[in-house]
Amino acid sequence: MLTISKMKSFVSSSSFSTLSPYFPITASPSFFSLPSKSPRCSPTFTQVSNYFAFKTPRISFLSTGISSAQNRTGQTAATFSPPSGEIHVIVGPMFAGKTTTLLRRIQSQSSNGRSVAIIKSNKDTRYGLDSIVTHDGMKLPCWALPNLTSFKQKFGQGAYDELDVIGIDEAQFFDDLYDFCREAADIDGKTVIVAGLDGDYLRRNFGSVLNIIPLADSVTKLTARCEICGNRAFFTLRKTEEKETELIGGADVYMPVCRQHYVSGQVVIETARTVVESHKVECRTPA
Ligand SMILES: Nc1ncnc2c1ncn2[C@@H]1O[C@H](COP(=O)(O)OP(=O)(O)O)[C@@H](O)[C@H]1O
Ligand SMILES: Cc1cn([C@H]2C[C@H](O)[C@@H](COP(=O)(O)O)O2)c(=O)[nH]c1=O
Repeated sequence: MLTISKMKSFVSSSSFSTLSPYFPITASPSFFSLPSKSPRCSPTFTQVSNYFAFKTPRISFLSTGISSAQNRTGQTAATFSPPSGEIHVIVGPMFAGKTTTLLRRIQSQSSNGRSVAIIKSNKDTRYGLDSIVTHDGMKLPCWALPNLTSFKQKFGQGAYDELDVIGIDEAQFFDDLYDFCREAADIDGKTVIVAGLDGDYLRRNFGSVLNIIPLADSVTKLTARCEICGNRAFFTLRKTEEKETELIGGADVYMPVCRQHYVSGQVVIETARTVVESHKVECRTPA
């Protein structure tokens, strides 16, 4: 039986500040690692940080009869290398711990001797462009790029070939997310860990994040705490009246809320917006 299932352990670390954006390889990629036995379809609930996370069922595929050492045409493992890449997706509202989780996983992979790099969108200028920073101030150096396609060229093909793990933060801002992740995992054998908003402030799909779910080995949906009642928060409420989808900001502009307070908050904000608009019209109309 050929089982596609890889569990990773998450090791937390208190300080990341000494790490560089690219950690030189210290162990070769495990292209022939043995598959672990796992149930064919097992939904798992895990707690990440102090928030609950849901992981999609891990699906095992039955063998097609092709041995991992020798395929149907008689090629040996040296010429028949099944891709060993993985894609893991972390979603949730703002303040849910997506960046924290991404940094912990990257740190864990690095501690296991794997060579890692982190990319974030250069649209997010909140903490400068050379590092990825959580709302708590946890920090790692990163590559701030306009798109993912430019990564190989910026990073260098040779260095890219040596990479084992690629972390992507603020994934909602990358239009080429799908193609990059597919190629990195399926063809280049990389482990890709993606963190981003699944929905915008109006709870619509944000960018291409949801498009990569069918490519993913695992999906983790994190929650924050509702700023109004303290219950689990699934959504991000925009506190200001700007309407564009992309608007960089933190707690000054956004807050995480539960369903009840998302709905009532939207009503309050819409009403306030209408009142402000009508006042503007009144002021402009000559008496
Ligand atoms: N309402 C909130 N709910 C949960 N965490 C919050 C809230 N406000 C601030 N935080 C802080 O934000 C941290 C998560 O930051 P971060 O990993 O950057 O989240 P994300 O990337 O999902 O926006 C939490 O550990 C917590 O300390
Ligand atoms: C909801 C929402 C968010 N954004 C922006 C605001 C921040 O700059 C990032 C999200 O950062 P985080 O790491 O998840 O805290 O996205 C936006 O542009 N539009 C939105 O609707």
